[in-house]
Amino acid sequence: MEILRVKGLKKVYPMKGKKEFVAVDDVSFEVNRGEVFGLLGPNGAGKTSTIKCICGLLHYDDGDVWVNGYSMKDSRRRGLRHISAVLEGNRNIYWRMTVKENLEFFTGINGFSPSKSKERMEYLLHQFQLLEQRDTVVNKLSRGMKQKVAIAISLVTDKEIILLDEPTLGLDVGMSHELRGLLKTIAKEEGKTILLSTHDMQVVEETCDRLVIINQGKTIVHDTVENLMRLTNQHFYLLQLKNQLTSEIKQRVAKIAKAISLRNDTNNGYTYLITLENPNGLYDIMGMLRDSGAELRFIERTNNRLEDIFINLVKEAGNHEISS
Ligand SMILES: Nc1ncnc2c1ncn2[C@@H]1O[C@H](COP(=O)(O)OP(=O)(O)OP(=O)(O)O)[C@@H](O)[C@H]1O
Repeated sequence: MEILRVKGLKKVYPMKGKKEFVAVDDVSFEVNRGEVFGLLGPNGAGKTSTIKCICGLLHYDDGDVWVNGYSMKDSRRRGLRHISAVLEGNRNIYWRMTVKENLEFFTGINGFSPSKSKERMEYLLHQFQLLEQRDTVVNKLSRGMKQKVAIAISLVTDKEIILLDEPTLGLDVGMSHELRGLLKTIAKEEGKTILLSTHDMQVVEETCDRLVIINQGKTIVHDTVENLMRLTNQHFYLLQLKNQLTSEIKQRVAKIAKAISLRNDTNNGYTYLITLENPNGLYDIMGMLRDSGAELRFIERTNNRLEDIFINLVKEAGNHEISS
């Protein structure tokens, strides 16, 4: 059942002495209760602007947002009662207070009774593995820990919808893994609805049920993650060559392949990711490489990766600046 609806959202930034800038242009999607929904897009696509419009930090110029049925145009305060947001910079935390003081403060101002408040706080400290840090001043915590505290605080308010702008940005592999697990738990065990923006495809693959991809303010995909992985008719191959491909050969490969990009270069050679719509094109590419004298070391088929699908979709939508 739908809990959040965004319809025809438009956000325009006035530009001094220049033409106004349309950052969000007719974006529509709806999020169901209890689902984790991804908002994806390359840099500058309009993700943060969309989130800020939803949580009432920015006024929008057209369209509307409904939260639990309340139009944010007509019943903003009622809508806001159901939303909690963690934006870049974690401005929802008091940096000079300890983790426990922060949690106590926010449970207190949200009207929990002292016993309920204590119970909720203990649960969150335990769930977020913050028991050891409970008496540490937030300022002294690592970036990942601060992020966990910010998300824990967003939960003390017990609101149904949590908006997270880039929750894993800048976190190391371990902390990102831990946070992904937590997001799944929050949605499953607490029944929360999470809308998150991210560049991290692992977050999307592991946690999101559905997603929208926006590019230059416009929606280019609105689907389930599963469908996107399954229906995208693309085949991915890794080709390792002894030497780097010349731009001439790359151009010739690009006439057969949907995309070609250098994945990595190591002492062993240069590994390229090639995306094909018709797998038979691989033989033409191999023939072409052989004729040009390129030394092919191995070929390996790789699984559809959301990251490659995302990059290709955004390129197809006309944004050629994005790269892997
Ligand atoms: N206050 C503002 N005034 C003018 N332009 C703005 C303002 N805030 C954002 N923009 C522009 O709007 C566009 C969308 O920005 P937004 O931050 O929403 O994108 P994003 O998808 O979150 O990007 P990123 O992934 O880089 O954080 C960008 O081109 C940005 O420069």
